Amino acid sequence: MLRWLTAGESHGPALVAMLEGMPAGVQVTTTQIGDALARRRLGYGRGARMKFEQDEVSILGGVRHGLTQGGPIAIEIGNTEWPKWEKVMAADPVDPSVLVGARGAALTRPRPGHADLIGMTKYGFDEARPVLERASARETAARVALGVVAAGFLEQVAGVRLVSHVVAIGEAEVPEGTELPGPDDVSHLDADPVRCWDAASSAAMVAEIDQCHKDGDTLGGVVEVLAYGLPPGLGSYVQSDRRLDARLAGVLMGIQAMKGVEVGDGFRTARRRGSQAHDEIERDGEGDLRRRTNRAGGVEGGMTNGEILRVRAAMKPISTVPRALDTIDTTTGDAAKAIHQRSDVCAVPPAAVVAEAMVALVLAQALLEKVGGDSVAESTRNLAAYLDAVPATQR
Ligand SMILES: Cc1cc2nc3c(=O)[nH]c(=O)nc-3n(C[C@H](O)[C@H](O)[C@H](O)COP(=O)(O)O)c2cc1C
Ligand SMILES: C=C(O[C@@H]1CC(C(=O)O)=C[C@@H](OP(=O)(O)O)[C@H]1O)C(=O)O
Repeated sequence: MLRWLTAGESHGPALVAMLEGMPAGVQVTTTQIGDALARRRLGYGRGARMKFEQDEVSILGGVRHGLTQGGPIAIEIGNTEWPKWEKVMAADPVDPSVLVGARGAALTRPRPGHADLIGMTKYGFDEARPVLERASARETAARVALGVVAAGFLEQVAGVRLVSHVVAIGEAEVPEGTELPGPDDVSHLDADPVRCWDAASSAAMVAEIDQCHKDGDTLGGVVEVLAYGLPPGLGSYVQSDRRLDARLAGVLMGIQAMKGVEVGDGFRTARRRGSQAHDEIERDGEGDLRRRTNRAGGVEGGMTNGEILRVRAAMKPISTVPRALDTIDTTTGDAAKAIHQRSDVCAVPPAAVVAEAMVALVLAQALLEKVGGDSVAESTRNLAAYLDAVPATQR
């Protein structure tokens, strides 16, 4: 059973991520994790913090000489800005007189759209600092680090390769029917300011972000993750919590600010007739089975069906709006304007990288459930044995 956890606050000394159950023999290095974190920092419309803050990666356990060892993997992502926050975020008690200024003062004007107000109520805080520190999407850096290991397992055992891209920012969207980016297009996507595959849509998205920035407002959008080369039969129809689509939807909705998930054509399929909604089965020129279309996005009955996996997640606009929204001051109960620190205008491109990491983790978990194994070599052998046993009429 593959499982993971993260810990750490946005302005704490470090984020920590743990991955348990990963077989031995997955290739992973500090540099690879650093590169993935650098991809998460990209994106037109991100705030100032992405420019000055660095992610300092240390692998603390579970990896030796570039290979996982089968034990729990622990990764630390140090925050280079920590010296500025050392007192405000100190683990041990501090003299209250040091808690002043922009960083230290109590945050009593909770921001609509954030966890601030309800988090204060639920955990019994009289200000929002402790809530926003953990609710912040800074934490997604830890999940991206874990996704590197999961993606390595998928590629080494099954040749699976993942792609994430942006299909909409505000009203600017990639036209329906545009060809999908493939696994060899990832460096092109990394180089695009908004991680978009279609040049005209990318330009429209950049223009939309510029206008929004001028208007003192924020934007959301839609990201898509594709997985190429998945073997059929990951996930199951036999119990609701074993359905792969349910598990993918769960982890995508678990990313801060996600408000909707689509598998394949999702909501568009609901508006079609059955004859136009499903993917007919046929043999290709070489006699191999395939689906004539892939409206289902590679999942039928909660299992991969061997086609390209295609899932989308819809992100709401950034909640910290520069032209601050109305709220109340919790010290007096009176009307006020929400606190505003620096913030992103649009974080859809990094959210795509986070979504890719979460899909990698769920797919690695489902692959491991299907084939088992305590090493990459054993999992690879088991997968080959399963695939070899599929009757010729079903391939
Ligand atoms: C990659 C990424 C970056 C984000 N950056 C910001 C930000 O700079 N400012 C902000 O207010 N919210 C940002 N958010 C969104 C908030 O964390 C999110 O709106 C908040 O957790 C509340 O959303 P929820 O109601 O879905 O939990 C970001 C989200 C992601 C995924
Ligand atoms: C630090 C990151 O994202 C942060 C996520 C975030 C939020 O509210 O979610 C708010 C911003 O932080 P601050 O309010 O301190 O400027 C982002 O910069 C990161 O992605 O590494």
